[in-house]
Amino acid sequence: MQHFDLAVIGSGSGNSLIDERFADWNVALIERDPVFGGTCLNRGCIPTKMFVLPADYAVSPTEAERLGVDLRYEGSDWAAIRDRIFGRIDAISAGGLDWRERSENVTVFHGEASFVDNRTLRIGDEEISADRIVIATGSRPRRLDVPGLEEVSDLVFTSDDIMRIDQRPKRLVIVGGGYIAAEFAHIFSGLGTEVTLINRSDVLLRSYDRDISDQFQRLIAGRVKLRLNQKLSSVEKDGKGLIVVTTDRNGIEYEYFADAMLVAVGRDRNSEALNLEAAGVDVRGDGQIRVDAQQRTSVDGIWAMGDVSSDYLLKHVANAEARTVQHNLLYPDSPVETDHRYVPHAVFSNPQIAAVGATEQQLRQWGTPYVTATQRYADVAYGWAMEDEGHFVKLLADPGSWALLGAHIIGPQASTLIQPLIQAMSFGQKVPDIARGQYWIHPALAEVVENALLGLMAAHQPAEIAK
Ligand SMILES: Cc1cc2nc3c(=O)[nH]c(=O)nc-3n(C[C@H](O)[C@H](O)[C@H](O)COP(=O)(O)OP(=O)(O)OC[C@H]3O[C@@H](n4cnc5c(N)ncnc54)[C@H](O)[C@@H]3O)c2cc1C
Ligand SMILES: NC(=O)c1ccc[n+]([C@@H]2O[C@H](COP(=O)([O-])OP(=O)(O)OC[C@H]3O[C@@H](n4cnc5c(N)ncnc54)[C@H](O)[C@@H]3O)[C@@H](O)[C@H]2O)c1
Repeated sequence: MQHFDLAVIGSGSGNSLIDERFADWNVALIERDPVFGGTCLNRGCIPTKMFVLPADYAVSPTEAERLGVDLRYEGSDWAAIRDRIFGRIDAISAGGLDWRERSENVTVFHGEASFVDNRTLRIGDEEISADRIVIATGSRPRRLDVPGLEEVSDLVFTSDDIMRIDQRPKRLVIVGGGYIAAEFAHIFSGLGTEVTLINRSDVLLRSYDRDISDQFQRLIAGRVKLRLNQKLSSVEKDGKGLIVVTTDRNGIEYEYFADAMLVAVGRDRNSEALNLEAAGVDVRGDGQIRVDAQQRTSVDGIWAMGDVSSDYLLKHVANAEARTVQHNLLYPDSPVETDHRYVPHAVFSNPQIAAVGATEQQLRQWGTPYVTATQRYADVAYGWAMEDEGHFVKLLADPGSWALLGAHIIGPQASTLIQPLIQAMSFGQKVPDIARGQYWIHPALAEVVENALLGLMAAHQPAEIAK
């Protein structure tokens, strides 16, 4: 049996922790997917955002019209966009595998890893042992359990495969109301597909501040048919080969006809194939591996990171956790912890959304005192230039300490505009310092953030600031 200093299961964020500092470690890297590099690169963050941008261009005539510019969207070449995107991604993935396979100290195993005991892994017919094991096995699209699904499986897609389809569907039904539903609703409707989004609850993007999700719903409803509070009861094919999606709302049945259906109802963690019982690794009922802040599992010498163990299914969090594991492997006598205090997140739909910290609903629920201000894009100089409609920044702060408690943005460049607020929260900067302790370039769009901060202060000025 081959023995290693370190075995890493999963070639996504797990792969990136094996840097040059491990040059004198004998490392095994195990990947079960024929495609190397994990979700973000191959079927997640990166290709989706590469599709979002063409969709942004396709919807831009509406915005240009407000400015007196006559643009026309005359269609797009789906196959060309797809081939351009995956032409880059597939090459990066293949190059990454090739590079790893040529590394002197890393052996790549192709196959599914499962534990035999707390230091031994089985991969197919082979067994290997390692002094330390990192589980970075990620997550996969959750399956939908609905009668008839087997018979229409050729028309049913997830985020794993819809980006590679041959033809953009004329009509698409999206099931779900989270990140993936919101991003693909924009991609497909932007490029010209008639999209119907079916959600079982009455709120889209329910983890976001309610003002933000309500506004997202209002704006996206102009481009996508929203069907809320509807539960799928069955799917079938009609005589013309279309998928017929039947739903139920308060006992009333509805039918939708489409060329394809995208299932976006959440993700399940990849832990069951690992035979964790054999190693004694503690796992929650939903498959999330339990870790502490140092990314240690319940078993000494076994770490977990990324989607399989994190509370956040986000690449920047998986990367941060990978850095923690990396440090703790290299310097076991001075371990560090992952900082999960201010995890930001963004939805790359149109409108775009970004947020960090608490929502107003959470603060109310926790009984935390707060003050709030909302600044419309339309009321700052760059927003005038854009003739903006409907986008805003909402801030929440502690009225005593002036610490920011939450920041929520809906509108163009939201994911970029929010960065100084993430920084302020992470480094403990206070509202008056962020607002007035630095220059804000005039008349940049970032003034919408500056004005939101000033709005907080103006509306809720404590005595010491009023002086
Ligand atoms: C459509 C989509 C869009 C997204 N967009 C964003 C975004 O814009 N921003 C963002 O921050 N996040 C985004 N995410 C989330 C992000 O992709 C994930 O959080 C991140 O990729 C998780 O990385 P990971 O290393 O934990 O897992 P992965 O990258 O999934 O890697 C796990 C690897 O382990 C392999 N594996 C699993 N089990 C085994 C086993 N038993 N043996 C061997 N190998 C195994 C898998 O095949 C996989 O390659 C998106 C996700 C999706 C699906
Ligand atoms: N921009 C980003 O950072 C980004 C983009 C895409 C995905 N992601 C990550 O991937 C994760 C998965 O995305 P997602 O959109 O699949 O999940 P999600 O958790 O964001 O949303 C799932 C949605 O499906 C609905 N749902 C769940 N079960 C259902 C059922 N049986 N029938 C009908 N509806 C059902 C839920 O009500 C919810 O609206 C996200 O949580 C996010 O962390 C991030």
